[in-house]
This record gives sequence, structure tokens and C-alpha cells, in this order.
Amino acid sequence: MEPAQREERAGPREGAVLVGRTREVTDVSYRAFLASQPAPRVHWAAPDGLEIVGSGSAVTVTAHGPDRFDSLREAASTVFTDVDRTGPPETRPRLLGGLAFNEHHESEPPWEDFPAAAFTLPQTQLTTAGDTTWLTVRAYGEDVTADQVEQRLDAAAESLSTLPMMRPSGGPPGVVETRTTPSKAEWTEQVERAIDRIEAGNLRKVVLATALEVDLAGELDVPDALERLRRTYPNCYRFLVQPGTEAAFFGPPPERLVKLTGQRVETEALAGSVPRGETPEEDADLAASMLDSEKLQHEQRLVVDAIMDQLSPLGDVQEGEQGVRKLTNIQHLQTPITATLSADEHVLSLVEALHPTPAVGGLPPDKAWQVIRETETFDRGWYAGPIGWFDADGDGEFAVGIRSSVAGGETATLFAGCGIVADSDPDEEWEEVQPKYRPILDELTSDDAATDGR
Ligand SMILES: C=C(O[C@@H]1C=C(C(=O)O)C=C[C@H]1O)C(=O)O
Repeated sequence: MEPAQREERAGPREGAVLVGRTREVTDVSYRAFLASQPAPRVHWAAPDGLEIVGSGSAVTVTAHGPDRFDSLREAASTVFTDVDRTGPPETRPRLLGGLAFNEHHESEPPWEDFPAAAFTLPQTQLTTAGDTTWLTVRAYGEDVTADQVEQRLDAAAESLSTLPMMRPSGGPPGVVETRTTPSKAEWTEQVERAIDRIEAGNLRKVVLATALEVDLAGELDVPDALERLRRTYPNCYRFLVQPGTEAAFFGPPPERLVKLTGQRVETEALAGSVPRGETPEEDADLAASMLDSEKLQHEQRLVVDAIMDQLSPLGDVQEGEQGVRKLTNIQHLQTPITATLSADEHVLSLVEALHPTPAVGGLPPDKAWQVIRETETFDRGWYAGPIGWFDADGDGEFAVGIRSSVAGGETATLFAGCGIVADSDPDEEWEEVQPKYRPILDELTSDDAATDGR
């Protein structure tokens, strides 16, 4: 397929036009398409069925610092000023990407390819909604013509038709060695210190995270891993953000940060975890113990209240009925929350209001961030940051970038955290964190080793 057009990598500018041409395609393998594409690459799949994969950058908007949301909105409005496109609404231009957990993110290893915030309009994109898949080719610039883009669309369709429907799967690369940050002893100290701060009265909850650095026996085939995650975590989001040739950030997060369609907001509180049981009875008992647990209900309530507080100035907010979200290897307390806005808002404004929720940050948010910064000895980077898309109308959807890893060459760094409250126990919290590595760790572990280790 066509190499990325370097001359078009520049950012948004006045006078440039965005030209997009789209056609329906059949019998396409996302894995084969993704594997055939050069970086930058992005992938987004939502549990409700929208699936997008893209490569190359027609235009990318980036931002950093406290004004990053304003800068993104402004840059995006320049990108969307002059659009000449074909295709159904499903294929409208969506800027795909995300933001680092914190606005002061530094692009240091393993995050050297990742700015504090970056959203891309891919040059070549597949979009699936319902049973239909479309191929879109885009270009952005002062001198771009519809003829050029149509020719590129012909070429892209031609090379797409030559891709194999199924590539043989290379399988997981295998794990040589793992290193945990912090160690179990350090974790115990960190959690005890956090509890001291909570008891001192100036902190209610903090989510402390851990990192697992994994040396691999070979290079990870990310398109293959994403394809396997489609089957093992079918009700989760799946994403890939690969801004350069080195590192890929990817994972199957279960948690929605926010979805905005017109004035309708959908979000959720997802916090409080227990493992899945070995038998249906044990599984139901574990779920019941979670529903009955005062500590886990407290963790959940803090998240529900914080989200409701953030949204209530913007419109009419409804708390849904609490339930249990069952994933392949863990179950969580979940409360859906919806709102009808009283005025139009951009989804980035909602992301700004909500992120980080106390499911991944803490309460009060500033105090929690201070504790996270003083405690964690690794860089969260984009872990637990907002990952998703937005369009010209300001509609969009964002997941929380958890159950995720940043991988490059023969190394992958995985992240997992859990909420610490007054009655947390360091040993129990350590046990709670481990299954949160599993979605990715299982993808890295060779099948033989995985069956031994399970
Ligand atoms: C922080 C993570 O998960 C979050 C924390 C949870 C908890 O403390 O129970 C549950 C779901 C997520 O909101 C993670 O997976 O790394």
C-alpha cells in the first residue's frame, strides 16, 4: 500500500483543504490491512460495533500543557474549516488519538514517540459500522485536488484487494523476563503511606498504579495481538496508537470515559474489583461479595458522585442502576450515568471535566495527583489517559486507556492500578492489581508457557 506522504505531515493551517474520498469495500481483514500499513497507525473499536483502522497522517493536531484541550479544539476547527468529502456519515472525518494522563507529560522512554496529546486524521482508513466497511483516502493541503485523492483511492482499493483475508497468526512472542515497579515490599510501603494521608483527612481516595516491564523472546506482532483480543475481550474497547515507527500503545480497556452524541452524554463509574470464579457458583458468590462490600461500594460511590458533580452544571444528569461488569478474568462494580446537556458542548470539554475520574486518579483530584507523582517511580505516560475520537461537530467517544501496554522492539511495559481507600489492605490490593495485567500479558506469553502458568 502507498507509503505515508511525508509532505502532508504538517499540522493544521489556514487555507488548507481536507479532501476525502470513500468507497464501500468487502471481504477485508483488519489484521491484514493493519499489518500492511506503515506507522503512524491508529485503531479504534467500540463495543457497540464502530471499528476504525487508519494509517499515515493527512493531518495531526498535537498539544501540551494546561491549555491542551483549548489548543486541540482550536487546531481541530482549523482542520475542519474546508472539507470536500464523499461517503456516508459513518466515514465523516474523525480525529483519532488521545492524551497523556497528565498535562505535564514529557516524551521520554518508553513514551518518546508520544506528545502530551495527539489526534490524527489518517491518510488511509477502513471504517466498519453494522455490516458495512468503507475505505477512505484523505489528503490535506493548499494544493490538494479531488482527482489526486480519487487516484489514490483507486490505488488503495487495488492493493487492499490483493491482501490475504487471513494471514497465518505468528502467535505470542513469549516472555523472557519480567520486572515489577514497585516491588511488593515497596508497594506495601506506598499503600501504607497513602492510607496515612487518607487518615490525616486531606485525601479520600488515590489510585496507585504499578508497571510491569517485560522482555520478549521476539518482536510483538501488534495487529495479531489486537485480533486475538477481539476474541478474548469481545465486550471491551480495543485501541492502538502508534505515532512513530517505535512504540505502540494498545489494549482492550473495558471502561468508557464519555460518549457524546448531540446533547446526549453517556458515561459510567467502573470501580471495585473481584476475580472471576472457577465455577458459576463461585463466580456468583464473588459478585455478591462485591455488591455487599462496604469498602468496594465506598470506592464506587466516590466515582459516581464525582462524575455526577462534574456533569450536573452542564445539564440534567441521571444515575443508572448499579450492576456487575463481568470481563474474562475480573469483575467490576459498574454504574451507568447519562446526561442531557442544556447547551451544545464539545466532547473534549467533557473529557476535560471528567478526566481523571476517581476510578484512575483519586479524590480530591489535585491532591490525588500530588500523591501519585510523589509515589509512583515510573512514568504513566498515556496509561489511564483518554483515548478516542472526535468529529467536526464536537461529537465523539473516549475510553480510559487501562489494561494497556506500550510496546516496541522486544520490550513491552504494562500498567495496572487500583483504588486505595482508608480500609485498603496492601496485600489484597496487590492481589487485585495482578489480573489487570492479564489481557496483555496473556497476549505476550507463548501458548505453552501460558498453559503452564494458568
Ligand atoms: C486502574 C485500573 O482500573 C481501574 C480501577 C478499578 C478498581 O480500583 O477497582 C477498577 C476499574 C478501573 O476503573 C487498571 O486497570 O489499571
